[in-house]
Amino acid sequence: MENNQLLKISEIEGRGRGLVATQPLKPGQIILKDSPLLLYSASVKNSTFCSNCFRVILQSPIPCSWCTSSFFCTSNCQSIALSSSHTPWVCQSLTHLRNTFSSHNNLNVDQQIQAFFLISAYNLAVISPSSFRVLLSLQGDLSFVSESDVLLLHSLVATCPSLNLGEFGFSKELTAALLAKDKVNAFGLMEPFEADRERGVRAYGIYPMASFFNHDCLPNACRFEYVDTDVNSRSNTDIVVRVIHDVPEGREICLSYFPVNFKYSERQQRLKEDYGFTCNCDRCVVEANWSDGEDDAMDKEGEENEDEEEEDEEMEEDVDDEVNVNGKVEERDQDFPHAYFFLRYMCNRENCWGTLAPLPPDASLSSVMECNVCGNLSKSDEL
Ligand SMILES: C[S@@+](CC[C@H](N)C(=O)[O-])C[C@H]1O[C@@H](n2cnc3c(N)ncnc32)[C@H](O)[C@@H]1O
Repeated sequence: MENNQLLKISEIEGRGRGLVATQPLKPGQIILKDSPLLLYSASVKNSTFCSNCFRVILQSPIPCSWCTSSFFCTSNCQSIALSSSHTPWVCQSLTHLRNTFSSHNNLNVDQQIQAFFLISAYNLAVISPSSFRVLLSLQGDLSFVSESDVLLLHSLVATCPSLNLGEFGFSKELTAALLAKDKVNAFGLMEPFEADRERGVRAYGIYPMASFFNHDCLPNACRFEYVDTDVNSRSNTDIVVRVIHDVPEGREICLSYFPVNFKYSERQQRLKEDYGFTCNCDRCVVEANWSDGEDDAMDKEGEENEDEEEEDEEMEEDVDDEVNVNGKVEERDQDFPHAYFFLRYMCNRENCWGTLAPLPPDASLSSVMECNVCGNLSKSDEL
């Protein structure tokens, strides 16, 4: 991990551990580049992504020499995978699992993907015990994984070729603990953006430092991934986190765990079901008081836009004044104080809903905003 001097892990009341800025941060500043502890495929069918680096395979895929379901983009990726993500044990286990999936239809797709995670995690215990210990140190709440899933998945993995796990041992308790870590810490590496198609996940990854970011519905940082770029690099699956606007020293840095356009009720439901907490961030506190019919910030934004067009010039000045050093909007409009966030930091490309962050401040194009979903670049003064 690079740049870790910008962040420190702190205990945050009511949130467990979180990441706090150790110095004032500038808009666009890169605060974290984090490499995955492990990655696993999000596809139960043969995918168009390299089984090692998860890039889109543009030329003829190189099949694994032993199994029929893994493909690599280059012979270099194949040989890297042989000693890391696709060891002979992983290869045999995935083949076994896929055969089992096709002969038993009692596993849904989510459970099949969780089985891939377990193979990847148990493999990590063997190839890098220190990384496996880091995985075990991440947050995970056992009450979040169903006992029946644990039993089903554990018994399934138990039928894979045996593996010497040394100090860790293979047990139902360990399987349960791993599934609990995966549940709240996995980041999806997304498929390329296409406006007319829902964007799927190509792979999931667990990142040692990024796992400490807590959630806020109006985040002050967002993550970028550049899986398909950097063809000669092994760091294409790194997560890059950039600050959206000025952040003072001591402020917690939060990401949004999903696109910022989600409605209040959807956000609360998702956070409760998937992460086990009720969000009481500034935005939720405001939106909790809205009546059911006006539960959508996007509708509000539309209303705001109409009003704002009339006061355009004045607004431009106000807006800058209103966003203080904490990145908070002063309450110009009690009803919808966070309208500014949507106007300035949400991508307006159709069906994108990505978050915009300026390019890093040391880049020559620092007034350019980059979308973390579609990758679109726009001049901030055009917004
Ligand atoms: C990816 S972890 C973040 C780091 C975690 N707080 C820790 O101590 O390691 C996600 C978990 O953090 C907690 N969390 C994240 N954002 C929160 C928030 N806004 N309010 C309360 N808890 C939050 C929830 O328990 C959630 O399941």
